[in-house]
Amino acid sequence: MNDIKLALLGSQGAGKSAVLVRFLTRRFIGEYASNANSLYHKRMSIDGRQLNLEVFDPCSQGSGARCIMEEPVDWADGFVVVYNISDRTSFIDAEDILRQIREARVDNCKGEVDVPVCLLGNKRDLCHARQVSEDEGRCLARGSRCHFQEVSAAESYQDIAGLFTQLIRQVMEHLKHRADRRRYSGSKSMAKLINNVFGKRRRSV
Ligand SMILES: Nc1nc2c(ncn2[C@@H]2O[C@H](COP(=O)(O)OP(=O)(O)OP(=O)(O)O)[C@@H](O)[C@H]2O)c(=O)[nH]1
Repeated sequence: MNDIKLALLGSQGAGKSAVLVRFLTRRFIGEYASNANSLYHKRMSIDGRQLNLEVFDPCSQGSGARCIMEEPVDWADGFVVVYNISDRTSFIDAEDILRQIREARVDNCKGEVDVPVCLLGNKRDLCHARQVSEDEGRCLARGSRCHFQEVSAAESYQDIAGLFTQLIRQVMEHLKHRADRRRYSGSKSMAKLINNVFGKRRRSV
C-alpha cells in the first residue's frame, strides 16, 4: 500500500478547502471553517494500486505565503498551489509559495528540486472579474516546472479529480524513482563495503 502525502497551499480565500472537498466528496460546499489546520485521509485506488492519501489543508489566516513558512514543507510528497483568478494578490502569493517550495526542498533534500507540484487557478467561473490571465498562470507554471490548470471548484468535479489523479501518479513515480535511487546507491555502497572487506582480506592473505 502506498502512502501519499499532499499539501494544499495558497492565500486565504483562494478556495483550497473548496477544491479539496470537491475532490474528496464530489460536492461543492460554500463555506468552511478556516481557523484550523485540517488533515484529510482517503483510501483510493489508482491504476489498480491501493493507496492511503493524506492531504494537509493548512489554515491561512493572514498571508498564505506565511503559512508555508510555518509548516514543514518536507512533510509532503507533492503540492497543490491554489490561487484565485479574480485576485491578483493570491497569484503573487502563489508565485512566492512556489519559490519557497523550491528553496525549502533544496535546503532540506540535498538539491532535490523536482517534487511534483500543480499550480491551480481556481474560480474560473468568475472570469468576468478576472485579474490574472490564463497565460500568466501557464507562464508561471512553466518557469516553476509544474503542471498548471484553471478550474472552478464551484462548477466542476471532473477537472479537479483529473488533476489530483495526475498529481498522485506523478508522486508515485517520484517516490519509486527516489526509492530506486536509494536502493542503487545502497547497493553501490554495499558493493564498496564488500570490496573493502574482501580487498583488505585479499591483501592480508
Ligand atoms: N465563485 C466561486 N467561489 C469559490 C470557488 N471556490 C471557492 N469559492 C468560495 O471562496 C471562498 C473561500 O473558499 P475556501 O475554500 O474557504 O478558501 P480557502 O483557500 O480554503 O480559505 P482559507 O481556509 O481561509 O485559507 C468561499 O466563500 C467559497 O465558497 C469557485 O470555484 N468559484
